[in-house]
Amino acid sequence: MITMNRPQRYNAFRAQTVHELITAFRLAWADRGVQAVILTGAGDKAFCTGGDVKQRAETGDYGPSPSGMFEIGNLHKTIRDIPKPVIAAVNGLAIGGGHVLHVICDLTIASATARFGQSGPKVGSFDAGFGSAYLARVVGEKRAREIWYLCRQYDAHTAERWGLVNAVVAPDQLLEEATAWAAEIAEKSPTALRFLKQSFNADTDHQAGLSNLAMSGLDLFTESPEGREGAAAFAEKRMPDFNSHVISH
Ligand SMILES: CC(C)(COP(=O)(O)OP(=O)(O)OC[C@H]1O[C@@H](n2cnc3c(N)ncnc32)[C@H](O)[C@@H]1OP(=O)(O)O)[C@@H](O)C(=O)NCCC(=O)NCCSC(=O)c1cc(O)c2ccccc2c1O
Repeated sequence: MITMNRPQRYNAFRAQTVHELITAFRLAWADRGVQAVILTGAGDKAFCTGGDVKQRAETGDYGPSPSGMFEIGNLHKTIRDIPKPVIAAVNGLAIGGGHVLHVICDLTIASATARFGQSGPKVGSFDAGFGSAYLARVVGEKRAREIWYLCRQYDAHTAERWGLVNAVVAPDQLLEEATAWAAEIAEKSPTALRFLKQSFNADTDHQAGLSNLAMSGLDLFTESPEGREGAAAFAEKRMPDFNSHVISH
């Protein structure tokens, strides 16, 4: 079980958090005793609310890391490439890059109190890689476009109806249920599961190239006046004024 543990920031990630998540997934990958991974968030408020917008408003980036890079694209690829099923146990808000994380996981089990949505266009960000293309595979084009263009939040039962989550359980049952699913998986042939995961992935692996492009675009956009306005407005608890800073129409 891997737990994102920054509850004071609703488990939003910085570059250091992403580095630690990649390290944890790689350890689980190498450990023959691990047959499934559960990804969850600390506390009862949030699974993960994406990039730490306050950090971005403060320093213009997501802070330092051992590699010197913000490796969110590598985290997405690691979750897809680890040849063992990854179950997102969504214990609260899954927003922005935090929503993308659960979408990429093989399975999602949600607490009845969980809420789902994208927020990039509200805070000067976007994930035009797996965050949009793979989401559209999961929920269909119309719903994926609605999720990104309107930045609404959806409750767990709506997410289940849309095929975004596999099951909804009472909040106090979440980790027990996720562990039971992982135990059921652990009874199966690891090699069969490995081939199946790679087979499911093969159909969308080209989206890793799209993700590289999207992350390059995002690096430039978050440093632009329009991108910075989104993060500044969030940190200052005000509505953003994108139109005064827009870089292209
Ligand atoms: C998630 C919310 C809708 C929750 O609203 P609510 O009203 O319930 O709670 P608060 O707003 O009061 O939040 C409580 C407390 O937590 C802090 N917090 C919450 N989320 C974040 C966050 N993401 N970063 C920093 N801090 C956060 C919040 O400020 C409060 O602290 P106080 O001290 O003020 O009490 C709402 O919080 C919300 O809308 N949060 C922001 C969600 C968001 O926009 N996330 C980032 C999207 S961008 C992103 O994820 C992203 C992903 C990538 O992969 C990238 C890759 C490359 C470049 C950029 C990327 C990127 O930007």
